[in-house]
Amino acid sequence: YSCNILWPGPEKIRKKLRRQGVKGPKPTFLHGNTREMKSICHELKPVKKQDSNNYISTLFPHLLVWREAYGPVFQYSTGGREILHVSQPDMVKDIGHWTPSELGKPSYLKKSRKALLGGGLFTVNGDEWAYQRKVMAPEFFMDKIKDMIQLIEDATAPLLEAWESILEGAGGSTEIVVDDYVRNFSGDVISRACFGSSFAKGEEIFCKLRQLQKATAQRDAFVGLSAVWKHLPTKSNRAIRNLVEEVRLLILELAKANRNENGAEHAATHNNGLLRAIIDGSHGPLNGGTAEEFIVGNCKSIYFAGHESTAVTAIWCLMLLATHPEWQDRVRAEALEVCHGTMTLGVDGLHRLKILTMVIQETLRLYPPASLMMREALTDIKIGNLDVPRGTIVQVTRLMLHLDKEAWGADANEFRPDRFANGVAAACKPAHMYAPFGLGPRICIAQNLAMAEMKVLLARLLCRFAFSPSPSYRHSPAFRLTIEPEFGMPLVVTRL
Ligand code: HEM
Repeated sequence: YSCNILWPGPEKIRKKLRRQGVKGPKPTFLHGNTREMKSICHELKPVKKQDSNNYISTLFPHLLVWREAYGPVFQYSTGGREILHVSQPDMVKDIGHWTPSELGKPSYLKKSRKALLGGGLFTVNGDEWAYQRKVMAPEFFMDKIKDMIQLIEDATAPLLEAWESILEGAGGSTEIVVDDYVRNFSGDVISRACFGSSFAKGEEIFCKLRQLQKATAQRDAFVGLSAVWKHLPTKSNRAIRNLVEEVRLLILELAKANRNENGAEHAATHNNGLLRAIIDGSHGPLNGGTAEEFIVGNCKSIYFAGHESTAVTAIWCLMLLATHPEWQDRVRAEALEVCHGTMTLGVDGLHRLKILTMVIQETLRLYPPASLMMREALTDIKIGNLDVPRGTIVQVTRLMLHLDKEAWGADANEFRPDRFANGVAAACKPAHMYAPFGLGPRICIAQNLAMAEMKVLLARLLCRFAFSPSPSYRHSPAFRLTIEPEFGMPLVVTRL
């Protein structure tokens, strides 16, 4: 079995693809093309330009080199895994048409990210995915988001107060490294909006998950994806196991707080609809898992997915506004008009923030937090005219779609929010070349919440502060599950 997964199995896939004209670098036994990948990354030691929005060559140079050599559809191997890289628009569209039973999340993802995401919606496939999605999706419909706006407004208060107080002591203007403030805000929103008034508990879970993310990222960087190493009782593995256990207990405590003394569940707090839906859902068909695993896995997925992507997008957005003062002025003028005299923006207020919406859409185009889309063919499928055998990992680099000059025009690398003035369909052709929230059935479950959160935060910030670039900022987008500023985001913040 081991031999089969290392060579004959992958070779069968490679052969099938090769016969249909899909080329790629020649793999070696055990390593596939990983050595070549490393040497390309090393040789092409990227030149990090201060003003460059096109950083594909920094993050994924091997993909650019192979695309150049073998065309928009090519194959490569990472040892036991055969990857089909696709960037042709019609094929990308086809990928979105397959169901999660046919083209699902890769099984290795479920194993490698288990500590962080549990067996939640993010990693499951087939009926398990359909059931979990049915349980959670209604909690993110627009009528539910409407009720969350006040909570989002409340979550901005600590950040605004902290910055006011820093600026008070600094004569009205100083450098602030914004990352942690924005991350705390987005974590706070998830705690309040999805898990009710148990804010203190939510905050604790969120901090532990952050530690877990760092610990697993560090370990993976050190040992790669070697399964054996992860099971050895090393110091870092023990720390990860302890954190996993602590998070599990905290989430179960949170769930327990939602039950009354008779054992029947009730809404002990307001705005805990998602947590209640997950607890109720744990009584349904669980595909061999336990109710506890269902609750813990899905809460973990939401905590993680919920804070990181939204926070990094807001951070990049502040950087782009600081470096494009003309857009900052336009967004501020609109925000001052819409926010004037309002304590809560409401759905109508959010809808009126049209220039801000364009700026966020452009930020998501240039800095899509989830920049790689990975799928596994769970059965033999067809993508375009290509027969893709079961077991193939299909990869789409979102960043390549978003910077494709044929789809977006010659200025694809530039920050030009007005390209979205008439909607996404007019901004690029074909429209599915813009997919910051994903494509097809697995599209982000919470895009309404994410957009509401970013609009409220940015509108409130721009009404009070002006932002300009800090001389200590080093532009270096880094890939750590999401794309984030490698050295943080210092900005010069001035009270208006
Ligand atoms: C700017 C913010 C966000 C961006 C850009 C974003 C992007 C995405 C993308 C691209 C996917 C699809 C992943 C794939 O195809 O493999 C996804 C899925 C998902 N997102 Fe988001 N997301 C954001 C915010 C959020 C928030 C706030 C939450 C939760 C509160 C959330 C929860 C999820 C979940 C649970 C899934 C899995 C859906 C499924 O597989 O059916 N996301 N997101």
